[in-house]
Amino acid sequence: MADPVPGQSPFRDARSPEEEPAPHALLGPVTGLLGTWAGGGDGGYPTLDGDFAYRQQVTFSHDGRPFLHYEARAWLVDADGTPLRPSARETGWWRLQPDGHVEALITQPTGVAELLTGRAGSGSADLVSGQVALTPTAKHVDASRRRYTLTDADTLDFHHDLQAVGQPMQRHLSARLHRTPAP
Ligand code: HEM
Repeated sequence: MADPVPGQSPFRDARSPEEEPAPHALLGPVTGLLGTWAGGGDGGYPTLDGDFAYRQQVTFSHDGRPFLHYEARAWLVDADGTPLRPSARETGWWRLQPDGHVEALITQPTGVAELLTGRAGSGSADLVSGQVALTPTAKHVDASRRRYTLTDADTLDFHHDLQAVGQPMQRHLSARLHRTPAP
């Protein structure tokens, strides 16, 4: 059978629970995350010269199977919000298991690949890295923890703790993101 649009997958990703395909039942604890989010936050780490402000866009989508596709990109901004330069990017997969258990795989262009486990439900998700794989030239990352909290249906708070470059686990980032209208 020919593809409906030559060269494109006939199976589309959905960014909201109302779109086709319907979300798999196991996505129940995370359907509130579906969509594209944008907002800003700040971060720092003891090894850095100072704190920084950033903005970020995050998308969660699915194709009807029991996993989310996750994609995030961030850029640094000055005190007025003017973009300074591209910063962290990452992409990955959140595999939903029964009872809201989550297994996530997230990779970054800095040579870091994280395997995380945790739970999602009641408007939040809490993931802790079990394993971190590093390419030969990557900065040394031991572990990370990510918490996503829907403070209301259209507001997503994000906190990221990091154990890296010889430092104990501590805050690297926090941000508040807002749901953006569907394209
Ligand atoms: C919104 C996402 C993120 C932003 C905006 C961000 C921003 C930054 C900035 C500005 C720096 C200082 C170096 C530079 O100027 O580029 C930095 C360093 C670093 N970040 Fe992030 N980061 C993000 C996510 C992450 C993640 C997900 C990880 C790892 C799991 C990570 C691990 C590190 C490490 C290891 C360093 C180096 C620290 C050092 O060498 O002293 N970052 N980050």
